[in-house]
Amino acid sequence: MTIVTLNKISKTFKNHILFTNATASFREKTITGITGPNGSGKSVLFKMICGFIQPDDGTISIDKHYLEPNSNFPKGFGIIIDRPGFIENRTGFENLRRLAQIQKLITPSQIAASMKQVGLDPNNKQKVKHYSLGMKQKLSLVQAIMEDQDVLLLDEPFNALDHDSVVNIRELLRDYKRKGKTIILTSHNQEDINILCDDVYRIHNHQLQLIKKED
Ligand SMILES: Nc1ncnc2c1ncn2[C@@H]1O[C@H](COP(=O)(O)OP(=O)(O)OP(=O)(O)O)[C@@H](O)[C@H]1O
Repeated sequence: MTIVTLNKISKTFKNHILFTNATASFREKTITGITGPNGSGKSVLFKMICGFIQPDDGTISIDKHYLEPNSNFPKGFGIIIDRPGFIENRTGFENLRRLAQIQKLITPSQIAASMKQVGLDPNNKQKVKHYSLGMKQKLSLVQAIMEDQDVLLLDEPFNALDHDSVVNIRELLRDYKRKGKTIILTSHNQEDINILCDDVYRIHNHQLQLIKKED
């Protein structure tokens, strides 16, 4: 089943063309990778899927199972797009607890368990302003996965991670797929894309070219 379908979308910022009649479909329970040079529109694509930005032309259809009345944001999506606005003077755990209070779906011990999954210590009293880049990246990942969302939209999830963390997060994402979840990610690292992704699209000439599709 297809979760997200892009039908002939076009997007231009001022005179900067990102997409022209681009078409693609993302399958449920698979990992899809999106590649493309810096500035080719990967983050903008994710923002359009989430309803934060509208295409100038064309349509983006989300399977009805993931639609919520009165909201453009798809239900059950966990996202990393840009870095979330963490409160710098709070600890990582405090930030996540604050975010979890919006939906009230998970307990503090579930937050702590998700932090441990990515290699963050929930009892670490360091404020986020003193976190390293990789630690902030892990915090973003926890924010995306902690509510056990069905679909993960992850823009550069491996940025700034050390080798062991990359291996750990790859395994975590594979595990998510085994549990029937859907992941769409971007990466500049061809190895991450090759190892993880069933389907791969490349942004080229303002189009989304399907360059790999696993049966
Ligand atoms: N709201 C906006 N207004 C004007 N231009 C924008 C806006 N959002 C993005 N852009 C421009 O669109 C282009 C694509 O940006 P985007 O962040 O999607 O690229 P990307 O493929 O994710 O790049 P990278 O690989 O460097 O992360 C950039 O030139 C960016 O400056």
